[in-house]
Amino acid sequence: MQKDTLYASTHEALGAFQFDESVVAVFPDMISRSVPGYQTILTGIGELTRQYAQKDSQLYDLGCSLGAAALTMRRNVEVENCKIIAIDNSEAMIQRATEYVQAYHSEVPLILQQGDIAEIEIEDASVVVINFTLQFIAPEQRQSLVNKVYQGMKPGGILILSEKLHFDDEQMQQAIEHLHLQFKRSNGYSELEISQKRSALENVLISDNQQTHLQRMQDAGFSTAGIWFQAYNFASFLAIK
Ligand SMILES: C[S@@+](CC[C@H](N)C(=O)[O-])C[C@H]1O[C@@H](n2cnc3c(N)ncnc32)[C@H](O)[C@@H]1O
Ligand SMILES: O=C(O)C(=O)C[C@]1(C(=O)O)C=C[C@@H](O)C=C1
Repeated sequence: MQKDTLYASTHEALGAFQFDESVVAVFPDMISRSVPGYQTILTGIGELTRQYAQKDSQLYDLGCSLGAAALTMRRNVEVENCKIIAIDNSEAMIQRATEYVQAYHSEVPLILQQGDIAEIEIEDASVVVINFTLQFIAPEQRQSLVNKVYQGMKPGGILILSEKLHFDDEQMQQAIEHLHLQFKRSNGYSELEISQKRSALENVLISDNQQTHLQRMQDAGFSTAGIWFQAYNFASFLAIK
């Protein structure tokens, strides 16, 4: 696994964060050193897939990057006639994900597609995963995306949505942000790396608070929604149709 040193030297003209070839090359290291609880969330996605995947249904990984969630889902499907569809709009991600996925054998079909998740169709879904991707979609498109997921789902289907959160209470925001910074420092990121990545993510990763997410899932029609996992400012929601 290649180490993430993308922001280790001073960038004179720091561009906006993009999921391009340079990020693809270091992505597994970057996400595990940046997102507390990432591995635990993947484990949970596997367990929830085992419990909620329905036979004759489709499973979606929206904003799949290298397909970590899709592969975890595939390992845990125990019912017949399921198809996994994993989508990302980054060509570089889909190319690398294709190589990764080919390295594992399974009877369950896994289709990787390059596309915008705001535009694709969702049909006959029993499990839909959006793992740290809604935060990169324009805020005004988020409700219609969650509505579409709900409408394309079978009764009893689930949405697993993981996101970076912010907190409206300033003291709470500061305390939890401090914990996340300490997590990055303890994983070897320097102050320069942390501050340059933070600038690059400004206006690119636009977080919501917990209430906005829960309200959006309720407005889409989900009868149940709540947080099943949280580590500092990174949370994963479960919503059931
Ligand atoms: C933080 S990564 C997701 C991590 C991945 N789900 C995992 O569990 O390892 C966000 C991904 O969303 C993708 N993305 C951003 N906007 C998108 C869009 N509109 N449609 C599809 N993919 C998108 C990016 O290319 C990137 O690969
Ligand atoms: O908030 C940060 O500092 C992050 O690095 C978060 C985050 C994410 O949540 O997706 C941002 C971009 C990378 O894909 C990995 C992690």
